[in-house]
Amino acid sequence: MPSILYSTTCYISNDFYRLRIYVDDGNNYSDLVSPKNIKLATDSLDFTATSIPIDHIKPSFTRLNFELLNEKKPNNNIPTTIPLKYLLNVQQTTSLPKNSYRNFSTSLPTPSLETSSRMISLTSSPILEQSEERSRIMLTPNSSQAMFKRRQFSFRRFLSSFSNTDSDVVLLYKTLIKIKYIDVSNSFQWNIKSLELEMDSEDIANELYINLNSCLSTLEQRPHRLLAFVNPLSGKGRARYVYDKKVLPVFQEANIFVDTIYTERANHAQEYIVNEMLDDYDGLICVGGDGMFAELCHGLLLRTARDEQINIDDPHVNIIRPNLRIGIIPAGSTDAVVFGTTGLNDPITSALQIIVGESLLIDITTVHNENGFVRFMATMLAYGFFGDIIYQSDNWRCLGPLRYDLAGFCQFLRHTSYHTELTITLSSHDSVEICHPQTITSINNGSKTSIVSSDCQKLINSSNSTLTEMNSMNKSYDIISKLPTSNLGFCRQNCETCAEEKQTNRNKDQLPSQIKREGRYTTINCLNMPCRCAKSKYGMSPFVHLGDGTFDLILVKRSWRTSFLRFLWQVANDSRSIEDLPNVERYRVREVLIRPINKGQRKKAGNWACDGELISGNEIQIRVHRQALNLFASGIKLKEKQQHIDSKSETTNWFPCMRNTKKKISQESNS
Ligand SMILES: Nc1ncnc2c1ncn2[C@@H]1O[C@H](COP(=O)(O)OP(=O)(O)OP(=O)(O)O)[C@@H](O)[C@H]1O
Repeated sequence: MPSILYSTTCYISNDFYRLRIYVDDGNNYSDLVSPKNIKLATDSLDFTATSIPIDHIKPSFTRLNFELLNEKKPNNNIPTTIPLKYLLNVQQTTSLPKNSYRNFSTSLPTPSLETSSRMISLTSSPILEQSEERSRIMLTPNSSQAMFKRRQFSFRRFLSSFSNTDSDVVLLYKTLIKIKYIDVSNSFQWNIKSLELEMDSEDIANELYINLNSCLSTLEQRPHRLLAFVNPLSGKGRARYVYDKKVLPVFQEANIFVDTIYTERANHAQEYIVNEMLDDYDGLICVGGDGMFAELCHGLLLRTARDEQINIDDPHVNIIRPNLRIGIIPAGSTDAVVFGTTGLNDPITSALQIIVGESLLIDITTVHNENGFVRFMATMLAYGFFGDIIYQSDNWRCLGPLRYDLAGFCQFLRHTSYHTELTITLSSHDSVEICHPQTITSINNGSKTSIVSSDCQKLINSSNSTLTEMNSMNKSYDIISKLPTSNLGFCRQNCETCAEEKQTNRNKDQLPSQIKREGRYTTINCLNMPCRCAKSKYGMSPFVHLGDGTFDLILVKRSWRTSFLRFLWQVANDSRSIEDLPNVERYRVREVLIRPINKGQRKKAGNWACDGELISGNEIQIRVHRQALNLFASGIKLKEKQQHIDSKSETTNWFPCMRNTKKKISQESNS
């Protein structure tokens, strides 16, 4: 049985409702709420108000419930339940009928707002004040006489709602509670909606207002003060517009204080984060694209490493997760991080997820070269084709985003490949779980780390790649886990794979399973995120998990141009079974050492790009750090049937938001 914390009646759009604040006690919560505080209204015309035991409220189980008391059809625009978590703000206002505004206004008292000491303080934003209807004023604790009349007529008003006839009551003051809440019924895109509750009296309105704000103050995961970095040049210069006009008003509505820094140069944000005091903030906001996010991510991780006196030049270093969370307001050209963490690049959805205090732990990889630390990687590291595109396009900056397409086309015509050796540390436990049972042959007395798939064995034999065991006990075992698509699931909200802490513990005594690969590769890519964007519906690696302590390694061997074109086509349209291409291998790994082999002076090595930035090095070591960064994001919410994709021939668009992506981006830029 749910525990009712507060119950009252109100009108919404002329219909009579009972509003209850209740705690869903499916989680043995009832014992926390003292019975004397729980009282349920029995008479629908009466109201029962009890004080909420504020110290006992468990926000995640607390909800607002609206029950229609008229014998009418329910209004679909009125939600039955609003979880407390999604309540944005509560305002108390008094409204006059428009016609009578002038007559009444002269007798109105000076606006003021009384708040309880235990409430969060509500300061109306200037923007809100401007947008309010002129006929609204803030309610004073001293009731006007009109309120008294209002109470007398409430019963008539109730009757009129049955008969649908207007009564003279509507000419009186309305005591309103305006609730703004977040509508998450569309699993991807979050929206702000509002409800106007017309209360029977000022006292009830006051009580509801105080109680709702008391409940709101229990939402501890919500940030109160944020520091935002806006790159005015991101995404054709639309970041400032997106932030000033769309996002800042939403933060103000949620009573979140935001300090803003408009960056003046590259690395401005990173330097600020590393050197300035951040103690006053609950989180950092990045308004821009992936490059801007990488700056914030670097700044925060470098600062934490410095504070903890960690030597990040050591390739075996374990980095420490910063205390602050980062929120991303997408305003860049690609926005792969936001696509990967929220499902779409909608600034309002991202802002709302920050306000609610959603939390998503993501893996970060460290990138070292022969001289020491190079970068942290959040999305993708590329060697060869994609690195060369970044290198080439850097010289064509004057062409804008078109430079990437042009550089890509030139690079495709060049069709370069690079002789490279890789030492790959596989995610051994994952490889066991992910491979098809019928294709797995255990060759080492059932040891979980000693498996080889027959398909993969063929692959080894037919290629010129070398497979070397790296067991310090000198036992011979071979492991290959070219990931088959079957049984793979998308990383999603509350992902079980990412939550499985035990996996690491269970394997901690086992030696990492390593393999060596050598050959000519057109491109080598390490992906920490799927890297979905407007140009790639599923991203290059749709099934990579954001926080499971692994990343995907995709090797594309030298092949005919047509085969490489097919790879590119699949990356753009449907990469879910990309490893089925004969020239593509995909591994789930924890660490990889990539060493280009330059035979002869003339042969030029390929270019490296990490999170869209060029990096240098003769050899690069990439190592994952599980859940090293906390983001303000919810993860991607998928419907039940979307969570496992079994059929490779499946053509359904599992990410409906992607259909609108291009349109959305172009709309954004137009505006
Ligand atoms: N004021 C500035 N002037 C010039 N460069 C800046 C400024 N502020 C930030 N930068 C740099 O601009 C680079 C690109 O910015 P950002 O990622 O926000 O936009 P984008 O390139 O349009 O988007 P995406 O990375 O998603 O394609 C970042 O690496 C950042 O270091």
